[in-house]
Amino acid sequence: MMAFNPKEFLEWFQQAGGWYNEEYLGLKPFPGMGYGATALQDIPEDVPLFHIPDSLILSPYTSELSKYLTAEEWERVDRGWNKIILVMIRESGRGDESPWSGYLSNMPTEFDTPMMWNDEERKELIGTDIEDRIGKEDAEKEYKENLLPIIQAHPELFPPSSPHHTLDSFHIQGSRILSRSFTVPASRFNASPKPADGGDDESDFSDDEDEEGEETVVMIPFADMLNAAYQRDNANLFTDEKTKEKGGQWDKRGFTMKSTKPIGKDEQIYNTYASPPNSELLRKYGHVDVLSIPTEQVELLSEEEIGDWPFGNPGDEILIDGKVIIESIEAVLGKKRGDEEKWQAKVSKRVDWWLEEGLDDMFPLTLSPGFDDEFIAFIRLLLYDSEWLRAKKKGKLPTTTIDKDVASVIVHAVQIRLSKYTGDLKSDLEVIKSISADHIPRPTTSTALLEQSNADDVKKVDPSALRRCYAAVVRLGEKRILQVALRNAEKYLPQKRKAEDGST
Ligand SMILES: C[S@@+](CC[C@H](N)C(=O)[O-])C[C@H]1O[C@@H](n2cnc3c(N)ncnc32)[C@H](O)[C@@H]1O
Repeated sequence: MMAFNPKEFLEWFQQAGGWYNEEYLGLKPFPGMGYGATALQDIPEDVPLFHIPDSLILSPYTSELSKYLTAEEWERVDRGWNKIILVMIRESGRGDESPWSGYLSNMPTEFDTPMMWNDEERKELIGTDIEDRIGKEDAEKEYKENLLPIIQAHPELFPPSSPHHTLDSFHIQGSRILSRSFTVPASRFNASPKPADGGDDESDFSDDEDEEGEETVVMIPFADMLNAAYQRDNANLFTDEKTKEKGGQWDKRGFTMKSTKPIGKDEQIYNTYASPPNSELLRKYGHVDVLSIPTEQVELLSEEEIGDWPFGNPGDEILIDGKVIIESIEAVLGKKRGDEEKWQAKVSKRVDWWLEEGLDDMFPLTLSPGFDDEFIAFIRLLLYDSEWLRAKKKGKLPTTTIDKDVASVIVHAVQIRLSKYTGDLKSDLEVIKSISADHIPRPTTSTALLEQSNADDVKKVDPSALRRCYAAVVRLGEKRILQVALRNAEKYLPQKRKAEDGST
């Protein structure tokens, strides 16, 4: 994991045409985070920190690989991330001859993303939003069916003895892309129009969207050296900044990382990964955010749910699948047992309408006292014929009133999700507390201490124990949200109301 050599990387970066602000920015290890950027002195807002010219971006457009393949072969890898993976495999295999040698040789080869977990470790994710989203089998199928035939057909490009195109290397490149890539408009590489990169919608921490909509996944050296944490970002990547007058030293088209807030000396320089929930952080980046939960969220939790550990990701969420809602409605109304075919047809029609309206059928629950309007509207659309007729006739979404039937559906859906986990909330807390605080950057250490401590001093933790702990943090966050949702929904049930009113 720590194969990174900052001196070597920075020398390569400068020689290859990159620029960075040596006065302001250094690279160093941070406990539990790998390497990251640090402020060498106070940095004002809006200062360029480094600049990457387009030519230094590693992509299917900047690498020459396509020149050596036939049009049919290049077309064959035009699916998902295949092109960029093949390019990374090829450029890694070229060693010092590759223009990206100092970049690729300094990239991580070990990851804590679930894609790299063994079967036992993956069991820890049962019940969570990640469980069905790892995609390892699909990725391996892609490798065998579409990449390997091209690799084998070109021993001059991919020598059979090279270690860079094995299945393991394929996974390493995939994990690098998952945790470090950016999505940029394909048009900046003068790409001729063609279908979008396809399939995988991994939008990452890029802040840019092409008006035409065609985007491409690329690797941007240096920009991927910044860590991120929930709402701690103090820098961001900008496109084509002409800021020579503000201290930049470049004149080429490219990407510029700039401070977006004043940053104190010795503080870590953070980019944003768009503040995803812990399940998504773990799936893509192999870590979780563990911060103090704001008071208004803590107040929603019972003592048992806090468990003396008021930490987590304040931006956590859990997605309730529309299919779980349908299952809950069937259970609450007992419809399916009545006339199954008619019921199925009715539900399909309504769900199709919902999707055709461009609405999503995955509904986020968060650690908050209410529910999303669309979540309630979806339930009402399926529950009530009157809502469906109105929606169909007037094109209007159902109302968002929570009555006892809607509440019963929510309660049932939440119970379905809760029943999928293998352990309870208490056991999650025990796992989390068994790991030393040094390994999960926690807010119990003051920020200054955390930034200044030396990662080399941190004793190595068993990677499997760390993964178990990360999974427990995800489970705990999800279960807390589900428990709060359960209490919120139960308030609308008559027996609950009576109990709260004190009536018999
Ligand atoms: C874009 S890279 C950042 C550079 C990376 N730390 C390195 O050493 O190369 C993203 C990776 O950094 C680590 N990382 C970033 N932010 C983190 C955080 N808040 N806590 C723990 N690890 C973090 C994760 O391993 C993640 O996959």
